[in-house]
Amino acid sequence: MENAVGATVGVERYSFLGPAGTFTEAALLQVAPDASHLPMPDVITALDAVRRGDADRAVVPIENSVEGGVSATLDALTSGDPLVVVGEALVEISFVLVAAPGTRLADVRHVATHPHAWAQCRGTLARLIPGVQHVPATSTAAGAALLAEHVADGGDDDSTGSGELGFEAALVAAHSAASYGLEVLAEGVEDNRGAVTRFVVVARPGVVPPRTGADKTTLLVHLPHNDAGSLLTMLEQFAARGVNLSRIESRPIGDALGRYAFSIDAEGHLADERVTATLQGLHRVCPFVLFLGSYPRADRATTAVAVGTSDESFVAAQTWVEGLRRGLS
Ligand SMILES: O=C(O)C(=O)C[C@]1(C(=O)O)C=C[C@@H](O)C=C1
Repeated sequence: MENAVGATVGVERYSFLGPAGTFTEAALLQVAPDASHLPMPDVITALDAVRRGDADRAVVPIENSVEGGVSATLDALTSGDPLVVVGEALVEISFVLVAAPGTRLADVRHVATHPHAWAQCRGTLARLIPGVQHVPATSTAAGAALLAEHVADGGDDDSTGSGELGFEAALVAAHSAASYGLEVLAEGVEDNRGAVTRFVVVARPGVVPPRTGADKTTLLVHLPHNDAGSLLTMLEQFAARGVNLSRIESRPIGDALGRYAFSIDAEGHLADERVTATLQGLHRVCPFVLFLGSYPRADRATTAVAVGTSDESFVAAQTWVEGLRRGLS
């Protein structure tokens, strides 16, 4: 909640991709266990709640180690009133297949879950249940909650909970499987063990979180011009200042075929001289640069600083040139 000058007072309100039981809720419990938790049906609604001031912050998924970027989040973050990333959290991902009590694996033909969850389990499920089909749900927990509700309402005549619902099983987070009153048909159904999803904490622009020495800066950049080497020209702005990238992916700009923006996470903080110099370089050569926040890394990995790219090196170089301009040698 905010007072008249925009400062947060009382218990902070966090919107998130709900309902209770999602991986996103697990991320929220890491970053703000005591906040007021506001479940939303999708990422766009969670972010818009922050834009409108109905929530102080949002927690949304942005990147998975197996399935890659969450395009709904990448796009919703950069369209509409400005938002910035102020933190991140990492959650280990493991899925279980749940169904109405009494259901056998052989009864399952359709599985409800979030598309990103399906993409991480489809190989294993196809082996377990040949011909199995995906029924998209707004989140893992939303699919399981629908199934649990259906069972609680008496289910179908055949007692497997399928029929009018359109699916007989749901893929959910292992940590929340017990909360639905459903039966676990298979555990650890993910195709890749040890998968991790990265979540971001999003707020309206304001004060940038202080530099910790283990930070990331998120940007959206359009390429300088549409000819040979334009991607290189953009990337050189980072390389020349010793700024490493931890993520870069293209998203269609949306106005014409073949026009792409680049969503980038760079190692370092806006307060680092080399990051400031990189942003200045991007501003000079790119037609559009959107700053989406500098924030502490969830893994606390300290940023490596290459020779000649420390704050001291940048300041010493600037002082030297200023001296030259004043006629010193
Ligand atoms: O459906 C959920 O439980 C979510 O929190 C969403 C989501 C995602 O969008 O990637 C989060 C983590 C998993 O990788 C699968 C689904």
